[in-house]
This record gives sequence, C-alpha cells and structure tokens, in this order.
Amino acid sequence: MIAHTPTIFASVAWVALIMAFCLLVVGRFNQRDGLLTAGAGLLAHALAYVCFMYYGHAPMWLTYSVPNTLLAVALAFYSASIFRINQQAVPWLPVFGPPIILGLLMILLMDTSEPRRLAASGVLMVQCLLLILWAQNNQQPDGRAHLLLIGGAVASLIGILIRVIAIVTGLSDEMRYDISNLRQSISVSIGTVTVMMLSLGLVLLSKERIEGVLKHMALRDPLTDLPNRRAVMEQMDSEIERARRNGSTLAVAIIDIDHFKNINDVYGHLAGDAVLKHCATLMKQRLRQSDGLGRYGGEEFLLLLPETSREGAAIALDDLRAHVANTPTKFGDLNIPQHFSVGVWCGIPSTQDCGTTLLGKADTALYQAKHAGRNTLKLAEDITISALV
Ligand SMILES: Nc1nc2c(ncn2[C@@H]2O[C@H](COP(=O)(O)OP(=O)(O)OP(=O)(O)O)[C@@H](O)[C@H]2O)c(=O)[nH]1
Repeated sequence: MIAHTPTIFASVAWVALIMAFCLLVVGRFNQRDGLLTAGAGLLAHALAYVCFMYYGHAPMWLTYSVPNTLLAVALAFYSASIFRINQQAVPWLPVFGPPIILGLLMILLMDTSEPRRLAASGVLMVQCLLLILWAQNNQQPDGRAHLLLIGGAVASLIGILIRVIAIVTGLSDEMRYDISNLRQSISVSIGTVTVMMLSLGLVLLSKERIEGVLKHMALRDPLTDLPNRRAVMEQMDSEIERARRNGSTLAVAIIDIDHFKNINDVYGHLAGDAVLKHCATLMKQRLRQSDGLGRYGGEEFLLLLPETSREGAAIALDDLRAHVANTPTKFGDLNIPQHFSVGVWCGIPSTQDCGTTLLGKADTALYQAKHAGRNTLKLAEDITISALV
C-alpha cells in the first residue's frame, strides 16, 4: 500500500512525541534510570520527522540537514540511555561524535545530492551498528529487553539500507521525502517500528535492571556480599533434592565464630564487622565453585559441600578452620585473631530429611564442638577430629 509520505512522517512524529512526553514526565534529573535521556532521544526523533514533513516546501538545510542530524542525535541519546540504565559512564566520544560528524558533513556536502545522502545514511548506519553492539554487551542476566533494542536498530538499518540501495542504483530521486511510492512508504514507516521498539526496549531494560538490583538485595548479605539466609536455604533445599535424586553425599555445615561477642566488646562493632567480612573472604578463597556458602545470621555461616564424603568434608572443613584461625583480621593497626567452631552433617539425604532436620543435626554437632573447647570441628554422630591450634 502506498501512503502519502508527509503523512507518514507526521504520524511517526506524533508517536515519537507522545512517547517522548511520557518519558520526560516520568524520568528525573540525576536519576540514572536512563528514561530522561531516552525521552530526549524521542524528542529529537519527533523533531526530525516534523522537519522531514516540510521537504520541498522549506529550505534544504531545514528539511534535510537538520532532521538527519537530529536523527543522529536521537540515536546518540538512545545509546547513552543504555549506559545510564546500567549505571555506567557514557562513552561520550563514540556516542555523540557521530551526530557532530554528520552535522559537519551536512554543512560541507550541502550543495551535493548523492554524496550528501550517502554520507547521512552511512553515519546513521554506523550508529545503528554501535547501538546493536552496546545493547548486546549491556544485556541484563536472563533479560530480553536488549532484543527489542537490537530489533529497533535492525529495523532502522533496513529502512536506511532501502534508501542506500535506491541511491546507488540511480533511483535516488524516487526517495525524495516529498514523493510517495511503495519503497518510500516502507522506508519511512519503519520509523514507527524503530521509535516503538527502542523506547519500549529502553523502558524494559531499565525495569530489568531495577529487578536485578532488587533481587540482588533480597538475596545477598550486604556486609559480606555472601548469599543471605534465604538464598542459602533455597540452595540447600535444591542440593538436598539433587543429592537424594542422584544418591550422592552432601555435607551441611554450620560455622560459628567463637566468642564473637568478645571481639565486639573488646575492639568495637566495626572491628566485628571487619572480622565477619575477613572470614567470608578467607572461606570463599578456599572453597570450590560448586560449594555454597552463605551468611546464616549474626556470626554464623552455612556451608554446603555437594558430592563430598564424610572424610572429604572433614578434611576440607578442618583446612578452612585452620586457615581462618591462622589468618587474623587486619583492622587499622590491629591484628585481631579469630577462630570458629563447626558442626557438620554428611550423608545421602533420605526421604525424611529436609533442610530443617539436617540443620538440626549440624547444629547439635556445633553445640558439641563448642562444648569440646571451640576452634574445632564435629561431625554429627561422630567424634572431634581436630584440636585447638
Ligand atoms: N559486629 C557485628 N556483630 C554482630 C553482627 N551480627 C551479630 N553480631 C553480634 O555477635 C554476637 C554473637 O554473640 P553470641 O551469640 O553470644 O556468641 P559468641 O560470643 O560468638 O559465643 P560462642 O558462639 O559461644 O563462641 C552478638 O554480640 C551480636 O550482637 C554483625 O553483623 N556485626
């Protein structure tokens, strides 16, 4: 279907203007959600299409040079939004360099025909390719919003490519902005697809980013950056299920820093926090990728060792205990010694076993370890295997 080209320009301008209005109302200065930047991009997009509408009825600089530069500005703002949403510094030169180059080329090539058109198309295509690259590199884990951004940029590329093909095949007059034909209708209508996909993509990318941050906050302990109690308990449930299904052994250990109250009382709470962080770091360094360590609460950590025998668990945990006991926490000029007791349950979970029952058994072993003098390890229904260092 062939549509009246200036009318398509007007409808794309309307869509972009409405979307710009929505994002500019919602986006806020100094809030790095990228919505204000996306709104600015849409506004530039809308203005570009308003200028295109008057092609043939107003000076060439106003209906060709300015709107193409505005399109480049719009793409630059969309790209900047991707970085702002991801809380990253915007690489200003590659983002805003192209619109400056395009503006200069439009001044230099004002009196030409094909070179001017090819120059504008070339710069816009490079920007679309950069946008695709940045969207791909800045996708959220498990997110899909970047696909909309890539889709929008690819649509834009197709629209520009149609124009380029027409120019290089000697049909550039068919692509004048005041002429209506099928090729023109398709090329210009693609503007709507671009505006919708890019703006929705940016809004949804921002949503995915915020969801990711909230999820991280809900499942992480802010002090040690370990999984928190909820996260490590969820991991324990799935490890129990996996071990039961595979008939493999699982070790569940509760680690409790000894006399931690004393550390707080003698050195202060900030020193206590430093000890907790230090212990978490030391343990993370020593564990395997497949092991699960989380902060269970206060000065207690929960450790999961999948596919580990009783002997293996005892050796690994005693190694961990000795490592922590032999590596005091540096706090200012102080070297604060710390050690922990650990209670472990290890075996193939039965159908009666669940997180609560296994934790109960590990906790009983921990109680025995504390009673045995601390800085030691107890296996549930077993004897102390390590003495004080
Ligand atoms: N600095 C700091 N202290 C904490 C934190 N969470 C819990 N605590 C403190 O940890 C201390 C735990 O003390 P207790 O439960 O008596 O245990 P303990 O002194 O380690 O004694 P044992 O476990 O028997 O060896 C309490 O004083 C809590 O206030 C934290 O995030 N930071």
